[in-house]
Amino acid sequence: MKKIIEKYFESLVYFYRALKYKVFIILLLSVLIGFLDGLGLTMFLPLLTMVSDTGSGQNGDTENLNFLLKFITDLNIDLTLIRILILMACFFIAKSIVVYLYEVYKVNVQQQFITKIRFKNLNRLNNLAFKYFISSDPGRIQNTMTGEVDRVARAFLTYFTAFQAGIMVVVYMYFAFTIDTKFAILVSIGGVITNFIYKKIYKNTKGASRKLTGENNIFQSLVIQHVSNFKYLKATGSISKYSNKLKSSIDKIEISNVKIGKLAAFLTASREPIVVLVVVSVIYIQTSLLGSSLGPILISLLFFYRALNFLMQMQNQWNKFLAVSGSMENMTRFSDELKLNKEENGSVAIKDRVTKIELNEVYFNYGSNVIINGVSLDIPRHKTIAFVGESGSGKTTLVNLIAGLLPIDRGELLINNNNIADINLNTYQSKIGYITQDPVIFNDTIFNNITFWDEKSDSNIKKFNSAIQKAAIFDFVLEQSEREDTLLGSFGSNLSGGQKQRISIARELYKDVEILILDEATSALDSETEKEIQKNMDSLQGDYTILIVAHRISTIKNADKIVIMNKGKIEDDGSFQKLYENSPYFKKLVSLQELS
Ligand SMILES: Nc1ncnc2c1ncn2[C@@H]1O[C@H](COP(=O)(O)OP(=O)(O)OP(=O)(O)O)[C@@H](O)[C@H]1O
Repeated sequence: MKKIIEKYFESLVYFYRALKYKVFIILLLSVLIGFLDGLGLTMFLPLLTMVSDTGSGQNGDTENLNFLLKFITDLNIDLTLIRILILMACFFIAKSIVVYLYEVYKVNVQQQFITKIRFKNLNRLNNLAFKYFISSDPGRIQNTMTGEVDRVARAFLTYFTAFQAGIMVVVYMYFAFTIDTKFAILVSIGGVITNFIYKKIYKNTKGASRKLTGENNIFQSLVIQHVSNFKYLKATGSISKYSNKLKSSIDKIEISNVKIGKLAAFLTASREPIVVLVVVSVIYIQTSLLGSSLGPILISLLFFYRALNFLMQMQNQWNKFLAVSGSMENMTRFSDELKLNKEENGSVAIKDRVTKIELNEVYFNYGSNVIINGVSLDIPRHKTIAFVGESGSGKTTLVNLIAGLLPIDRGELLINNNNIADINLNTYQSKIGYITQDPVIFNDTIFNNITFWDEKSDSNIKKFNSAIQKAAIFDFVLEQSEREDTLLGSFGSNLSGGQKQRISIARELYKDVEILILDEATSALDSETEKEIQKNMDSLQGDYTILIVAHRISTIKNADKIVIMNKGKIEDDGSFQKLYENSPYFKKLVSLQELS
């Protein structure tokens, strides 16, 4: 039973999972609207009877619909024309009140539904394992979290509007059937046959919708890369070549949309003639071949026509629903993937200061590639450890392991003697300041960039000033016309590489962090600024546990320990002096850089 429901009411199950009983309230209100509409319609019957009394004399067929009128006359209330009209008006007014409640409720539930999806995706994205994130497609993430959510919202609306139209079809069909069953059956058979023609169109629409979702993901991914690599593409004259990829993706989206549009146009345009053809054939068969009289057929047709109107509306909405239904599958897959690749998180909170970080025989792989190959290292509190080594030797990966961004595959990584797998990462990571290779700049003021939107209280301003002094950016801020309220362009486009790095260093210093990780943070600095930062780093030394991934030997001259990485292993370690004397590789590195 459960399987049958899941198969045939897949979308309803999807909505039910998110909204529970609210789905049934929407459905119930739909039924109530249909019911009130039906009651209003029964008031037409005495009117029609009056007409047919004076006209063709056909009146017997509507009698079984007159239950309400019978009930009223049984109460000894005289049914005058004016009373019938008033009653009819009352039913339709009641219906419109329910319609209003239904629409308001539906839009409320729709918005709750969308908010729920957004929150769920955001939470799951936040908890996503970094290892999985770096191998995912940012375009897909962005598209699913923005455009696809809108498509799911549309799927919700069209689904329930189609259901509502379906209820109205049932109500009117009921009337049509009661008045002339034979005629109604024949028309319904015709309707079912025509539906087979549409089945293929529905299938194609659904297929095109799925394809469109995939193409939108690719398009978003290309746009993101186009924007973030804009400078490179421009400077190297490659922009038009890269644009061709974007253009081809735009073309594909157009083709899919046009296909969906064409299918919808065919549905809209063909429905009426097909319906009329069916009705005309049935009337002909009934009157000419079966010898029925025209009167009840025409009254039945009156209701049928309304039923057919709603049928068209239902099919239209259903097709629109199918056109966006691909997004629901995509959303479920996306959300499940995020959940499946959730970051493992322990429960031990790191409340005290981080006094000791210890690595014992740590291994880490990307697929079958061993990236960190049995590293053992002690990082005592407030010591500065620098990592040097060839490109690709695993320096960044190692500090990412220490920062808890990547999970170790084997060995032991202890934070204050707690296994990293057992600790609550957030409590540990909030003590870490990370200055990455690409400085992170937000599209906001200098103050907000550094304080992370803290309020401008006296103590925060004091902290801010101290951070910008330590990061050697105090003078730069003073020179700006709006000082700390100066807006930094998007991604810091109006800053030099060195300035961006200093802003991100200042942000980390403003925070109350204990561990500072600098991944080649000084690579884009001119030698003057580098000296300045170096001085400040030296002054930070001893106050923080500092891990530096460095290419510039000058910045790590005073480190407590320098670790030389080679193919994922620690080749050697020690003080600058010791390595200079004992490691030929290090000696070469120093002499090369002193030359440059
Ligand atoms: N997401 C990834 N998937 C697979 N392999 C990766 C991934 N990221 C890095 N690697 C591989 O891991 C190895 C170590 O990379 P890592 O960035 O740690 O080196 P590094 O010493 O910091 O290099 P560099 O000095 O050039 O930044 C490299 O061989 C790299 O190709």
